[in-house]
Amino acid sequence: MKYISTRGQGQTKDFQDVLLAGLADDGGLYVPESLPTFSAEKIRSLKGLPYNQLAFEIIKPFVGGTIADDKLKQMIDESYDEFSHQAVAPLQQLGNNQWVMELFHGPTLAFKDFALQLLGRLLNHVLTERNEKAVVLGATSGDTGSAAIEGCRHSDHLDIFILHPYQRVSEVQRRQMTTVLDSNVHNIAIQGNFDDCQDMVKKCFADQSFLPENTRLVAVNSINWARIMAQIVYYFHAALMLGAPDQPVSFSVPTGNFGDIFAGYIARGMGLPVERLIVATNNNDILHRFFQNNDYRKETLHQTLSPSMDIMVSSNFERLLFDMHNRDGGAMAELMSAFQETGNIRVDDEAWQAIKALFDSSRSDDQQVCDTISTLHKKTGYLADPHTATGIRATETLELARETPVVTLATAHPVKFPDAIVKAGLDAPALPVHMTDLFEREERYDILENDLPSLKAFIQNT
Ligand SMILES: Cc1ncc(COP(=O)(O)O)c(C=O)c1O
Ligand SMILES: N[C@@H](CCOP(=O)(O)O)C(=O)O
Repeated sequence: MKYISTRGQGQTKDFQDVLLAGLADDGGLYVPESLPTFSAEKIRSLKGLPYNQLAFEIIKPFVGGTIADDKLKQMIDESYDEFSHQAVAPLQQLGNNQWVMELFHGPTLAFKDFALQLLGRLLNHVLTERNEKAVVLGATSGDTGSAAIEGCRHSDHLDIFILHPYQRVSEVQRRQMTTVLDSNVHNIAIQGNFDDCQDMVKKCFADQSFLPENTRLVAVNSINWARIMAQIVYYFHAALMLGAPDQPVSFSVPTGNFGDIFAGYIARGMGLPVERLIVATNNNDILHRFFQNNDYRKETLHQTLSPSMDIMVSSNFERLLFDMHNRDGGAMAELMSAFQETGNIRVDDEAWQAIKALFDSSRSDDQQVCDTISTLHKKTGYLADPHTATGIRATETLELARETPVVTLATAHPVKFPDAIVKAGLDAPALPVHMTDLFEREERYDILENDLPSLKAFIQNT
């Protein structure tokens, strides 16, 4: 399989090179040149497979033979062995044809573990084979950071630098990152918001001259295709459990950087019968405004009770825009450069109407999130985290076909966001056994101004 850039000018690459990169040379994002497609018969043959075996079947075509099958299998097995639930991504029924898929049974209690447990192993394997070193760089609004650190900390071939917005992640999230004291782990609190962190990461990829010689810069955010690839699997997993390929399924997805829901869009492109994809946002609603009014416009970033979705510009939206522009890299390069200047995008009305047939959206403010957590708990005993609550509320407020099962992705464990749970009038849940001493552990992190040269100097001198 070959990968191309959304902006048309980047070199065509194979999986290993895409894994070891971040953005393409032209500033675009890598996407497969064409998708592997699974017939209904093939999808039927995947029914009942354990999660790790299903993952191997889905991931293998994207790796395109650049890693030996037995090695790939081993890394996938090891990744999902780390999960605390036998089913890896269990489904819970909340109501008539309403389900949640719990994606928080990995080591850091958020869906990011699905991709980052595997990504860490893939990176270590490829860097070891090539005898290369890498600087791994990521921006986090709370969850990617700890999952990336957990996935990468054991590799001798890399140093990992994670930028989080100072005082804008929950205390549990911060401590999950800053109490990991391995010498190759570097946490930096940036005096800015998540978009400032994400911008700095992208700018580091554009000019890598600050790096030591023979060192690669690797992305752990979902701009890295390998993240999307691993997240496709659980859409198949849920749909197969609910009757695919003979029964279509819809998904409601708490959304920020548009990576998770984009994986669902790819699953559909591969042949999975996905009826609707629901974009659920908090007050940072750029995507909701796009899907409702064809108005993708930068606005002020709001701090909410669902901090991991406090994102203004959604990196992966560029991948969807690429398809909406008939995969024309030249047109995309122009569009993205205009966006850089004006801060807004409006697409051709016909393309917008066509994408609306698949996507719908809903926005929830903090009060609506708390009300959803509290009402759901009263009705069913189920405790949702504030991100998941935006997804659950979306399924309740939008008119979805009653005969189609709707799966909300439960993207994080409620224990990570006690403030929201308490504001919803409930008791904060206890930390799981492997984290009970989290608040006593030593923390280590540096605080830097929102300034690119300072960040580059910090990485250079570490
Ligand atoms: C708990 C949680 N839910 C939802 C999201 C949104 O996912 P995405 O950025 O892939 O849209 C994030 C962060 O990305 C998250 O950490
Ligand atoms: N919500 C994320 C932000 C980064 O998103 P990513 O999926 O592109 O890594 C977080 O919690 O860090």
